[in-house]
Amino acid sequence: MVKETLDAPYSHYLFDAELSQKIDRRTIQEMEIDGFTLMEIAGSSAAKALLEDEELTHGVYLCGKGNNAGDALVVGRYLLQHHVDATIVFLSGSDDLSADTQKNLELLKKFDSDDKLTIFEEWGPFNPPEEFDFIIDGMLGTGLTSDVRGDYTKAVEWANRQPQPVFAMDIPTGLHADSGEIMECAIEANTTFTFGGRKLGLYLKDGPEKTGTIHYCELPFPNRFKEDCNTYLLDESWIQMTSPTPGQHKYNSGVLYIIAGSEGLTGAAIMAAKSAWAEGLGAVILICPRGVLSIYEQTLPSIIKKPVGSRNDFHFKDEHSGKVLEILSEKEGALLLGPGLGREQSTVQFVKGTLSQNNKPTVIDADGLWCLAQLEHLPKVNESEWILTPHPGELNRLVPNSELQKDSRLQTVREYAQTTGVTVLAKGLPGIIGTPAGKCYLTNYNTKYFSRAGSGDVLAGKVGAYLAFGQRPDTSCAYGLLKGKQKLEYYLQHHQDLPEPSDFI
Ligand SMILES: NC(=O)C1=CN([C@@H]2O[C@H](COP(=O)(O)OP(=O)(O)OC[C@H]3O[C@@H](n4cnc5c(N)ncnc54)[C@H](OP(=O)(O)O)[C@@H]3O)[C@@H](O)[C@H]2O)[C@@H](O)CC1
Ligand SMILES: [K+]
Repeated sequence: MVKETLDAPYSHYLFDAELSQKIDRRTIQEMEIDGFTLMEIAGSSAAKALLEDEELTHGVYLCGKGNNAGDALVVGRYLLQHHVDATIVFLSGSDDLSADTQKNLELLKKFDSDDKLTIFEEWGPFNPPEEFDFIIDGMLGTGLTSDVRGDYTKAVEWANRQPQPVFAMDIPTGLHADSGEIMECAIEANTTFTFGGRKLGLYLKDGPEKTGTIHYCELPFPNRFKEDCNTYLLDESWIQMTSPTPGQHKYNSGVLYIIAGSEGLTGAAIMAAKSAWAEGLGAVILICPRGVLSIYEQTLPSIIKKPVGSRNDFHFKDEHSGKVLEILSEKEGALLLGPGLGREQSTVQFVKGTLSQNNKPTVIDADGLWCLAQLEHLPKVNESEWILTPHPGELNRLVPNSELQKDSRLQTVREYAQTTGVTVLAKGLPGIIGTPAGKCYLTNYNTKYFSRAGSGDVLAGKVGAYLAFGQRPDTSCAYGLLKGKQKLEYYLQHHQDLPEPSDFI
């Protein structure tokens, strides 16, 4: 069993609707903290944040009939106390509100001593106030079960056309809490206040485009109720990147072997090797077909080169595995295999032959993944630890089981990592790390800058370097992703133009 070391704080747990509802229910039943109290804490923490950050005078509150509307009404009550007027529209009327929401409506009315509250019982007659400066979305939360319909659609479209900021309760209406799918239409929020646990859908698929800034509000849920959660948000707030201490001898501070490059594809090997070297490894050893050695002699002075085969070999062939395995056995360390290997049949056999006798912790990327997809079984020695780094196309090729492919990418990554016992770093938006224990970690930054050719090689080099420093596979992936994010942020702060993949080295 691969030992895993990432340990997310509870504030970074990602809940689907079912888990959210289950924890709500258990807290109410077992802790005897009633739903009204939870709603009060949710709404009051959103109101507090709004009052701290914004100058507000009059809000339009779009409300459904469930508890999501109750959160909005609590916000309304607190803001009313701060002289912020409220115009409320109930999309399904106010006769059939959930009990806690009903109670909060009564309370809100009692607080309105200066007639600062206007209520519309349906969408038709709703007339927006002449001046208002924000919209609260309390229409649908985790209770959304089908496509947004009827007047809810009209209200969503209206809100999205207004220049005023929209603040969503829990999750923007129309966004599915589990998948991040837009259910026909969805609110475009400037800020989303998410209660008790971040909702998974905020980070998947269309979620990141609809949520705006995400503000997590804690609710008094006992931590032990959260243990069923197996998906987490990865960010720098809880992963301190420790720099490895260089050893006395250069080979003591980490050795990474790289099997990469072929004629026409030496750039990939160069990027990966430079990226790994930049992390401060004791040695990066590039194993290459002898025919392309001269290119590396010129471009990679700090990297040790170990050529195999003859001067006429421009890609790896089946018969090179023996020599390569001999080289790999010389030193402890990790292996990165794949960038720029090419797709010759003999290379596929070489990959099979080499990996099936390799015990080193190994990162497999790019053409290495293509080669794996040509084989019936993963040629993995049982106790060896692998990280695969597929982009979405490579992931689909790796998972031949069509049932899995139809599932969401998150589910595919989770099941693949669990069934094969490898760690998966799936590139895309979001980036997903899937572990053999069935845990998944999602990134929340824009990965579009990393989609140009070369960025993947840089990432693979970093992940390989951390593995060579002795980090666990899950942590190596997290470090690799966050390092890229740091480099990107630094670049964008200091330059006007777009970064090249080499800027991430
Ligand atoms: N005590 C707690 O548990 C806490 C809960 N909290 C808050 O509660 C929220 C969950 O509340 P919830 O479960 O009441 O669901 P909610 O999202 O308000 O909507 C349900 C209503 O929507 C309707 N509906 C469904 N789909 C529809 C559609 N497509 N188009 C139109 N209507 C549709 C559906 O009607 P139905 O279809 O059943 O007739 C049902 O009446 C959660 O996100 C958080 O904000 C926090 O305050 C913390 C404490
Ligand atoms: K909402």
